[in-house]
Amino acid sequence: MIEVERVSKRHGSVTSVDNVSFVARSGEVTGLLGPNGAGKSSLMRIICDLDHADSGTVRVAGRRYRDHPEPVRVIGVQFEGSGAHPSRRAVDHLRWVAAAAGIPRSRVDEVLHLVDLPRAAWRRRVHTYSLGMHQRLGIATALLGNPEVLIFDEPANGLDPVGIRWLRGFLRGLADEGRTVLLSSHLMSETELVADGVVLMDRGRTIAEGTTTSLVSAYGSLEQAFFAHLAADCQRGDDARGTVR
Ligand SMILES: Nc1ncnc2c1ncn2[C@@H]1O[C@H](COP(=O)(O)OP(=O)(O)OP(=O)(O)O)[C@@H](O)[C@H]1O
Repeated sequence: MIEVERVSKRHGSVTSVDNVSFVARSGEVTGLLGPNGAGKSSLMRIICDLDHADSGTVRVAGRRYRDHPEPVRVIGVQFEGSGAHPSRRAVDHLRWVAAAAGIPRSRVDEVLHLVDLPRAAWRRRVHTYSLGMHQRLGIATALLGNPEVLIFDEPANGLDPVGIRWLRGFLRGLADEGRTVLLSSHLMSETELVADGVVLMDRGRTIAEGTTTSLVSAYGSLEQAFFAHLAADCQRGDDARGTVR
């Protein structure tokens, strides 16, 4: 479970996260949706302790990230592709990460199988990888510690239709094993298919939150729910600034 409570973060004059609270539950896929600059990545970075909140608290599996003695075994993170050095072979990248975290080498082959990377690609240098292969390697890296909480930033980026369908089943499988899966996405229809719950963000704030089923039954689709809430939020912003239409 991930518990986010009244988290705020400023970068100079920009508030990237503004008093956000939500819970991502075990056994569920939670989608973080929002337009460019909504604050999704900033919030995810705070959850994984890659950045500090100015205020508020985040608990992952019951504790702050830094209070877990072996965080890599509790929370797996994938940001922007694979994160591997371009000149490294995929398998060496994973072995290096595993060794640094005290994870047995045998786990490397397991995660490569889990993400369905063809065996012929395991020893290829990462700079020869397609975007979709980078995504799979990034997901494999996140899985190394067999964590109960997984965070993926735009995991569908660069995946072809076959890859997107694979990802959907894969995320569902992780949640069905009882894990907490939090993902950010711009893909409304895809998120509707995979997420149990969604948090809609705009300008750093939560503008709506609920189960996918409840939002879809109220608005017809997640996309319509998203645009309805976005329009209402823009209106509130304009009103607050005294804009006359
Ligand atoms: N280190 C930083 N310094 C200054 N501003 C920042 C920093 N990090 C984020 N921001 C700003 O905070 C806001 C939220 O950015 P963030 O990357 O979290 O949004 P996002 O929802 O992930 O966007 P996208 O969908 O485009 O990835 C943006 O206005 C961004 O410019």
